Amino acid sequence: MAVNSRPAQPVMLGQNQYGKAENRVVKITRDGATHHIKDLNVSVALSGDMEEVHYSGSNANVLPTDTTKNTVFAFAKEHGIESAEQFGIHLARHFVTSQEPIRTARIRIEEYAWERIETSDANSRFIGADEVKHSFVRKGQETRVAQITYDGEKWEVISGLKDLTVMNSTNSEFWGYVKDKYTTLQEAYDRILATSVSGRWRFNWTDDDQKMPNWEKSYEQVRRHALQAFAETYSLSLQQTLYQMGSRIINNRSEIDEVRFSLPNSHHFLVDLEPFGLKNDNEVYFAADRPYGLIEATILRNGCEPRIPVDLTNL
Ligand SMILES: O=c1[nH]c(=O)c2[nH]c(=O)[nH]c2[nH]1
Repeated sequence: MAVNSRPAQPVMLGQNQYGKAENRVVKITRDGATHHIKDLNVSVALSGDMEEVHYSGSNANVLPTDTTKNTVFAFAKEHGIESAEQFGIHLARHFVTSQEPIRTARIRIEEYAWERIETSDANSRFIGADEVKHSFVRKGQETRVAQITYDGEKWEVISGLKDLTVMNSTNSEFWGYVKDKYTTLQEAYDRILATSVSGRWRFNWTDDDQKMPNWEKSYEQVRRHALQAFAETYSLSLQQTLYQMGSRIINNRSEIDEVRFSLPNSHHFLVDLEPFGLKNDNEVYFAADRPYGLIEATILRNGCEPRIPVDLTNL
C-alpha cells in the first residue's frame, strides 16, 4: 500500500510512546544444586522521532516492539539480572544509544519475590539441609478461606487457601503421554513446575460434643504439608504432585477427611536465544499467563464421602 504524505490538516501529534509491555522473564541461576530465581515483569516504552510513522505510516524509525521483547530476554542471558534497577538501566541505555531516532526509553519493572520452601524433618535429614534448594514459594500471603454450614444439628467446616504461588526449578518431568496428530508438545526431562495453589479441605468435626480442632494450628500444618509435598516430590506430572500434596495432608492430619486441589500449570517456556547467537542452558524462560493446564482432584480418606464441590471458584 502507498505511504501517504503528511496530511494538510490543522492537527498535530502530541506525546507518543510505544514498546512491548509485560514481558514476563524468569531467570534461573543454577549454582550447583542451589538455584536462584529472578522473576520480572518488564515493560518497555520508547519515544523519539516517531512523527512519520504516525503521519505517513513510514516505519523507517521504528524498532519493532517484537525486537524490544527479544532484547529483554537476550539481556537476561547476556547480562544476567542482578537487580531490577541494574537490568532496567542496561535496557534503557541500549535502546537510546543504539537507535538514533529513539530519544527516551522508559523501562518499568515489577519484581516478584520468592523464598525457599523449608523441608520436612525427614527430608532435611536425608538431604542434610533445612530448605529445598530448587523449591520456592512466592512472597506475600495467600488468601485463606473458610465455609461453615450448620443445619441446627450438624456442622460442616471447609477451610482452604488460594493464590499460594510455588515453583520448582528442577525435579519435574513430563513424558510418555498420548500422542495424536495434533500433539506438538516435546517431552520434558527437566522443566519448571509452577502453580498457584487453590485448595479446600473438609474437617470431620460435625457435632458440638466432638472435640473441636485447633483451627489456627490446623491451617498452618496443612499449608506446611502441602508446600513440603510440592517441594519434595520428584514430579512426573502435576497430577502426581497434586496427589502427593493431598495424601500427605490426609495421612498427617486426622481432623481432615477430604482435600480438593485446583492447580493451574503455569507454563514456563525456554526462550529460543539461538537467533541472537546465545545458548539458553535452561536459564531464561518466558512465563506465559494463559492458556494454562488446569489439574484438579479430590483426595479422600478411605471410606469417606466426597462433599467438597468440584468447582472451587464457587466456594
Ligand atoms: O503435568 C502435566 N500434566 C498434564 O496433563 C500436562 N499436559 C500438558 O500439555 N502438560 C502437562 N503437564
